[in-house]
Parts: sequence; structure tokens; C-alpha cells
Amino acid sequence: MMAVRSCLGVKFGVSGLLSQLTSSTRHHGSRPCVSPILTPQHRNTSSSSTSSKVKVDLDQNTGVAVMHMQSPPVNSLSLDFITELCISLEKLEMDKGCRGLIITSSQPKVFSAGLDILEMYGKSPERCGEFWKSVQELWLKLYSSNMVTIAAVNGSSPAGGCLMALTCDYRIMADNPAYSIGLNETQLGIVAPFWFKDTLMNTIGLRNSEMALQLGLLYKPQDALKVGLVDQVVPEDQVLPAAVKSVNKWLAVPEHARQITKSMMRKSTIDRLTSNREADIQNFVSFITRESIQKSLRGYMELLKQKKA
Ligand SMILES: CCCCCCCCCC/C=C\CC(=O)SCCNC(=O)CCNC(=O)[C@H](O)C(C)(C)COP(=O)(O)OP(=O)(O)OC[C@H]1O[C@@H](n2cnc3c(N)ncnc32)[C@H](O)[C@@H]1OP(=O)(O)O
Repeated sequence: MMAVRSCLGVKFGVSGLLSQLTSSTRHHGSRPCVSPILTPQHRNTSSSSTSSKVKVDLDQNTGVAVMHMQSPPVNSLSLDFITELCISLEKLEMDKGCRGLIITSSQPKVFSAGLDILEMYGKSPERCGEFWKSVQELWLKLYSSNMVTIAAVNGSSPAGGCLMALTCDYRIMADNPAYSIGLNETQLGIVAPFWFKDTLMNTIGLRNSEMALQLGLLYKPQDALKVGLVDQVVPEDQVLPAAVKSVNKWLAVPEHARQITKSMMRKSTIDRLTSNREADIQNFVSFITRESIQKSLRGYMELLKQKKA
């Protein structure tokens, strides 16, 4: 409980000639490249799709989609929200005209509050299993995406929210010391599973991950930058423009080479989960339904409410 309490208070604190030559013949997997030369019929072509919790704006000229998470109040990842995110991601992945994705939040001050605690509290083992399967699915879709993925972190991003950002190729965070990011699970009395740990380690290395995970650190943007948890920190109103600039830089690299390299870098981490999915679900269910863990989660939710009062 003390740990839980402290958690709420804690605020730890290739491009060149080759790519230019290949840019007009690039393919995204089996997708044809979107020509950088604008013809009259290509100009200002964009499409927008909105489900209740996810709004996607795709600019067909650039092949870049911006996914706005809009699940009030804090984009906590419920089963419904995760399902909508997965459906949107699948559509974009299949869309030959989409090569880059920026993920951001429409909610003020929060990128995502992580997994919805209410999905883990007082639920049947079956429901917990279904929920966890959806969390795995979202991670797999994001971490193995062929698209260039940029997290435009325009607010706090604890636990599952941080994991979402970590699955992206590049993270840009708003320079606001009121915001924090990190895998703070231990502070809630829960344990980040191996694939959360692997994703973090792949980003910030073993030593930093040991400290971040055991202490359940939440980093302020400038500290997150120092440790490599985010790649860039920019003024709040520059997060989206900076993400657009970055995505274009990444998209200038020959597509096949970039995709194969990404896949090579991430394959073993992905394989580790795909070959252990069922066991991982069972581990989660038996862990989260323990009386002691339920008690910790209840205490944490109460503290979240008290913080407001
Ligand atoms: C042996 C090994 C086996 C493996 C076992 C696996 C174990 C499980 C692993 C689980 C992995 C990941 C866990 C998570 O992601 S848990 C979620 C962690 N998230 C947090 O700690 C964030 C908590 N929230 C906050 O710190 C703040 O809300 C905020 C995000 C900084 C925003 O602050 P705010 O002041 O703007 O808003 P606030 O008033 O606090 O909240 C508004 C309402 O939203 C509710 N709420 C906040 N976060 C959550 C959440 N994650 N889930 C559900 N609900 C949330 C909050 O209670 C307020 O509600 P209300 O308006 O009072 O009703």
C-alpha cells in the first residue's frame, strides 16, 4: 500500500542519392509507393475515419495517418478501446496508401493512462483472459507494424501507455514537467510481464531497465530523454509538427530495407510472445485474480479517486 501511495506522489523524477533514386520505386511490402510528385487529382486528398474512441486522419498525398486516441477521460486501455485500436491498425496496415502512422491523444494532459484498471479488478478469469489476449494483440500489431510508427506523446503515459509508445519506432514527448512516462507496474504491486520488459530493454538497455522496472520509475520528459525512453522532447505545441517531420525522415529511407531491418531487430522479441501466448494469458489470469493483487488494485483505485478530492 505504501508503494502504491508513493506511486501517486512520485514524479521522478540513410538517406542520400540512393534513397532519392529509389524513392519513386519504393514499395511497402507489397504496397506501391505513393508518388511524392503531386498531380492535380492527388492534391489535398485526405480521408478521415472515426469510431467512438479512435479517430484516424490519413493524408493520401504523404501516406501518413494520424491516429487520435479519444477515450475519455484518460485513454485507459479497456477491452473495447483496445479492440477499436486493433481494428484501426489492421485497416491501416492493409491500406496500400498508408506508410506512416503517428499515434497521439485527443485527451488533455494524458497520452494514455495504461491498462484500464477496472478491466483487471473484480472480473471473472474468462474475462481477464479475453482482456489480456487483446493487450497481447495490440502489442503484436504495433511492434510488428510495417509502417513507420511515431508516438507523439502529448501527456502522461504510465505503464501500458508507456508500452504503447515503446512499440513505436520513435517517441516525441511534450516538454512539460507535469507529465511523466514509464513502466510503473511495481508501484501498483503488479509485475510487468516479460514482453513489456523486453520492449523496454530493447529501448533503454539492461541497466536502465533494471532500475526503471524494479523501482517502477515514472520519468519527467527531460529525464526520459536522458535515459533514451523518448527520442525527442519539444514544446507542447510542437509535438505533432515534430512527429510529421520525423515520419517524413523515416519514410525517406528505402522502404524494403527499413522494413526488413525493423523486422530483424524485433523478431526474437515478437517470437518470444507468439510462441508463449497461451501460457502468458494463464500467468496473467492466475496472477491478477489473486486476492492480494486484487486488494492492491482496489487500494490503488481508491487513491486515484482520493487524489481528486
Ligand atoms: C509472474 C508474472 C505474471 C505476469 C502478470 C502480469 C501482471 C499485470 C501486468 C499489468 C501490466 C500493465 C499495467 C497497467 O497499465 S496498469 C495501469 C497503470 N496506470 C497508472 O498507474 C495510471 C493511473 N492514473 C494516473 O496516474 C492519472 O490518472 C493520470 C494518467 C496521470 C492522469 O491524471 P489526471 O489528474 O489527469 O486524471 P485523474 O483524475 O487521475 O483520472 C481521471 C479518471 O480516470 C481514472 N483513471 C485513471 N487512470 C486509470 C486507469 N489506468 N484505469 C482506469 N481508470 C483510470 C481515475 O480514477 C479518474 O476516475 P474518476 O473520474 O474519479 O471516476
